[in-house]
Amino acid sequence: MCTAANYVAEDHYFGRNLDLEYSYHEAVTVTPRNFPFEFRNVPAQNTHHALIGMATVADGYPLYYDATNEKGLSMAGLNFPGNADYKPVSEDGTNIASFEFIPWVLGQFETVAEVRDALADVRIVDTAFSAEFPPSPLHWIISDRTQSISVESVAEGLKVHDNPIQVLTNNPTFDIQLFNINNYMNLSIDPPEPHFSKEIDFDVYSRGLGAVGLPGDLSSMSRFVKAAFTKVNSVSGQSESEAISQFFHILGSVEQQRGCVRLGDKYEITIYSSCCNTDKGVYYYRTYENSQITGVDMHKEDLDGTGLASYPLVTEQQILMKN
Ligand SMILES: C[C@H](CCC(=O)NCCS(=O)(=O)O)[C@H]1CC[C@H]2[C@@H]3CC[C@@H]4C[C@H](O)CC[C@]4(C)[C@H]3C[C@H](O)[C@]12C
Repeated sequence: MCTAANYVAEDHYFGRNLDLEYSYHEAVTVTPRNFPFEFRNVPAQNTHHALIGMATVADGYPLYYDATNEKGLSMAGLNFPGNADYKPVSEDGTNIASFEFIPWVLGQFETVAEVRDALADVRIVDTAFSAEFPPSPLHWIISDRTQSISVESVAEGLKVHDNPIQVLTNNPTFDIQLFNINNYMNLSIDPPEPHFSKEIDFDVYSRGLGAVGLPGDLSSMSRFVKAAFTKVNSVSGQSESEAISQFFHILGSVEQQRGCVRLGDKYEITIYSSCCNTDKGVYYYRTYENSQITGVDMHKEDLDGTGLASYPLVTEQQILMKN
């Protein structure tokens, strides 16, 4: 399970939790403008926007989980098991393999509006990257500073949904996630008014009673509601420090603590939480055991180069001892 969100303070931020019981050796990876992006069924992009994000690099190719380009357009792939339906390659249209979708979009576009137009012709195809990396069932959130869309390749075809909440989790399909929010319209950040009955004396005995009923479990539908409530009501200062702190707290509201979700002999955990300042091209992250924020600045790399720059995650706790 995962959760992704888009957030605007002075700058624009985009990030996600990656929740899983194992790791694919992901690393913060910068793809410079002249790294040749080859695609299986469409022409290569030999020169393109530079990207920064989290990726597994396999055979020299960055398999991005989430990324931002130098124009601030951002995108994340989240698990969508049972619903993702990739198509066979066909003669017509633009055939993009699921693992190519992030590079193909972020390599060439600057805004969500441009992506939406281009998607009219796109088919997400079932081509595997390799025998070791078969297609993963994913859906995607694509965001710029002003809006987000969710993209789902399902049995009926490619669905592009406006995402006014600017949050994505996992199953079920996005239309159902959005509809489910209706059940929570009475939740409030303010103290509740008694509507239950005039016969009963109610006592507002605690702060936060306005949001009683907000789900706290770790299922994907519950995380969608929890993250939505937290994000849309979020208030932060405008500084970088205040904004990224707030963003990590939004993601923290839906993080997975080891022990609460059992998967055979393992437990699901939030492997990393990321927060990219998309205006500055700085990718910040924390890991399950490292609460310190680590950053990688794409503009410190040679963005006119041809080679990937990859920074393995700092996963050990960094403790500042004071005596
Ligand atoms: C598993 C993760 C989602 C986390 C999640 O939701 N976990 C709940 C599992 S459960 O549903 O609860 O059981 C997703 C998110 C992004 C994915 C990578 C995208 C690039 C690449 C695409 C290739 O085609 C296959 C390998 C590849 C490295 C992918 C591996 C894996 O699929 C990643 C990490």
